[in-house]
Amino acid sequence: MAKANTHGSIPRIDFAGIDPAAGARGGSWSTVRAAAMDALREHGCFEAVMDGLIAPELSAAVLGPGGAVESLLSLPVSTKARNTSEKPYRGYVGSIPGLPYESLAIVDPLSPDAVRAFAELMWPDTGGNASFCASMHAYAEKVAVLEAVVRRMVLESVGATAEYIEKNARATSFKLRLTEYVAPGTAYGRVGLPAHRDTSFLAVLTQNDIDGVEVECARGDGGWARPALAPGSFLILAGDTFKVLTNGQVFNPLHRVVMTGDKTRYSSILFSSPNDDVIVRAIDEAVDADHPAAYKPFEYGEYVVSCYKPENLRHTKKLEAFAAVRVDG
Ligand SMILES: O=C(O)CCC(=O)C(=O)O
Ligand SMILES: [Fe+2]
Repeated sequence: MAKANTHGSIPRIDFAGIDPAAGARGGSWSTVRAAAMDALREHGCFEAVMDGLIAPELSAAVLGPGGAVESLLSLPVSTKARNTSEKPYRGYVGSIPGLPYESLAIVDPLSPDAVRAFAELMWPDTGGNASFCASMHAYAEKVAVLEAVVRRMVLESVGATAEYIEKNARATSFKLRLTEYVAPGTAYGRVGLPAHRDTSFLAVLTQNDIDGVEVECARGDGGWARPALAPGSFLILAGDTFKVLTNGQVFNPLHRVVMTGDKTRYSSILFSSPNDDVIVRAIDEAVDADHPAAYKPFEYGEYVVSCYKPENLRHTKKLEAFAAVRVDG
């Protein structure tokens, strides 16, 4: 049973007026950047409102009743299990005793070919599923716009050069995780996904109209928040590697899913991460005599492999255990 101390709250930040193409030349960029960075320092997460980023029809086609995510998760387990990867957590996860969680991953969802290859595995008889591909790819592209804005804002805030930001963009990979949480049919909370921190840079989460995700606020001191994600809004969560890049300025919050009620929850999360061969280290501008590097450099792919070893899976301070120079949370 999950603890019921969901009294925390996280900021809601309006991205109205942000022009991704204009960046810092645009009107409200520096104000929104400051708010986003404050939230990521304090909580490692926030709710972003970006009305108009995703048309309501596209949202409905992806996460609405009978939409792309529901039709994918409704396939037989034997079909979904074809979504495999030699890397951990990049394929089908489900059928775990006691956990109402089932999930698939599209690696490289910004590539129409990758989405098509995924759909051909899932719907081989029809040569893929053209409407699934069209809506999933369009959706991933829109969510990626917001992800890129937030990533850029953070890197600018910690003093990264334009050259670094370019290089970071070229060495970033994406994964789209589509998940179903079966409703427990009771008012009592049932864990849908145990508390963990993400290994990624950022996660941008959307859902159908059922809440469930909970995040630990104020770097662990503020209880759990259970944000009610309004239409047009996104939960932004920072992961371990963003904490390393910013030398601890951005926090990597614990989060979990707790289900109640009798409606199935669907979520979509776009994760951004370094390419596997990238050496993750703090950017130079985030390190000085007063703020020595808190983590030893490591290869991202090796870190992920270590995180998903059975003995480490439930460890909630994986980054500290793997790479901390000094252990201070
Ligand atoms: O589906 C959700 O709401 C959260 C899932 C999550 O945290 C994850 O897949 O890392
Ligand atoms: Fe997560």
